[in-house]
Amino acid sequence: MASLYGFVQRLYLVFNPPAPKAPSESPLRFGILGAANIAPIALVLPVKSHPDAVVKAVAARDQKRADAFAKKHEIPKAYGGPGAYQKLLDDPEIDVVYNPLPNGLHYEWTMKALAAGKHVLVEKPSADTAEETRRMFAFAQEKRLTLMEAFHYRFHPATGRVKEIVDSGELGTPTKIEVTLGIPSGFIKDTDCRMEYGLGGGAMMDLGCYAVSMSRYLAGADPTKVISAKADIHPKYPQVDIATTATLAFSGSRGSTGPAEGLTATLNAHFRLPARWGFLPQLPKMFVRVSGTRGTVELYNFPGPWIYHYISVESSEQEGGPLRKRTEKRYGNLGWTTYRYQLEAFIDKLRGRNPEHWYDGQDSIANMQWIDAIYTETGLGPRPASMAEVPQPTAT
Ligand SMILES: NC(=O)C1=CN([C@@H]2O[C@H](COP(=O)(O)OP(=O)(O)OC[C@H]3O[C@@H](n4cnc5c(N)ncnc54)[C@H](OP(=O)(O)O)[C@@H]3O)[C@@H](O)[C@H]2O)C=CC1
Ligand SMILES: O=C1OC[C@@H](O)[C@H](O)[C@H]1O
Repeated sequence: MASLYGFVQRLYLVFNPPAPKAPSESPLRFGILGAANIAPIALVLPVKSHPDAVVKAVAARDQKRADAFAKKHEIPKAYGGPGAYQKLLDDPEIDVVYNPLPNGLHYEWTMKALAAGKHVLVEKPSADTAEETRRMFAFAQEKRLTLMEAFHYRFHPATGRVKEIVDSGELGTPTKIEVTLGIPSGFIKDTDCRMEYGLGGGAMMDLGCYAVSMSRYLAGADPTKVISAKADIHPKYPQVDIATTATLAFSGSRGSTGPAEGLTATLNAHFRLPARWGFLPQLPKMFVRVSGTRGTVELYNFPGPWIYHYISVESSEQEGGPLRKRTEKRYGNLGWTTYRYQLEAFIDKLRGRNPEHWYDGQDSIANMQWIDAIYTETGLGPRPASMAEVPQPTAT
């Protein structure tokens, strides 16, 4: 009963965030590129409870769509029509751009936003390729602007707790990581941008990017090679993976953050989990599990731990000893989503404070390198680079 009350209370506060007690007189002003589905939960709602941020404008390719989004979310300015994205970038009342466009447009509009002197929060995965990601971060550095890839799960206390357990040595030497992200069949339509190769579509891009990121984070290092990678191809779109499974090798000596010799990570990204017995829809499958020589930890629902999650741990004092089991939960601040934690860190960084958690451009570049490598191993090859002509950093 208590947990049902907690669940309802959490979700109520997520969708009805309390206004900040002492709002800033000159908050950071966000502009959103595209009336994207993800924008309300990932930015609009989190901003409402932050004392130092406001959403000032939205831009959409269609004026009516921009107006409707702005009205619904109480955003003062709505740019619409073919030149709308650039108009938002040129608006001197915008300090920070949120880029939730399809993956294949992340590079173009992040480079344009940086050229316009704006900080950028770009949705995951950063771009189509590692090379585009490298250019984006080089340009941000040159312009002395902050660019962050929105791996919101990293900022949540549940993820932090799992990292702490792995690094504490409680599980012994880590030997295996499994990260699975699967969405039941029927949710992602053929018309979704996730299914369009030219827009950076594919399951490894959309869901697999989390798996690559999580495995690298918990291993405390980058992989050394792709051992295997296999893609199931969309029946109509031969360059788009409906599902990809990849196994990565990690090696090196284990220090407090280094990975174990012989550690492997198996990553599963699936857009269309089949119905059980052909008719019973499955629940989304989203978890990470780390096994070591003395135990295992599993975090269920790491992309959405604020809705519901558990951390189950089994460990023994010595290898082969009796296993003790326990379950933990880490909801953190009441009503704070992964996105609210992410916003806190991003704004801390912009304001020159030390965020509780942070990752830099190198992390995002490396993540994209391993996504490229996995696609190469499947035979599909990396996603196509953007053809847009965009401003470039001086030193490329
Ligand atoms: N952090 C997270 O939890 C999540 C992140 N994402 C990421 O956010 C991004 C967007 O995802 P999502 O919100 O689901 O996608 P949507 O399709 O809802 O939004 C994408 C937006 O891109 C704009 N757009 C511009 N050009 C095109 C084009 N050629 N085709 C389609 N759309 C176009 C549209 O804006 P307009 O209004 O101008 O027409 C649209 O609103 C992706 O990068 C995805 O990986 C997605 C879901 C969850
Ligand atoms: O970022 C995401 O997280 C949840 C998924 O359902 C979605 O496809 C993806 O874009």
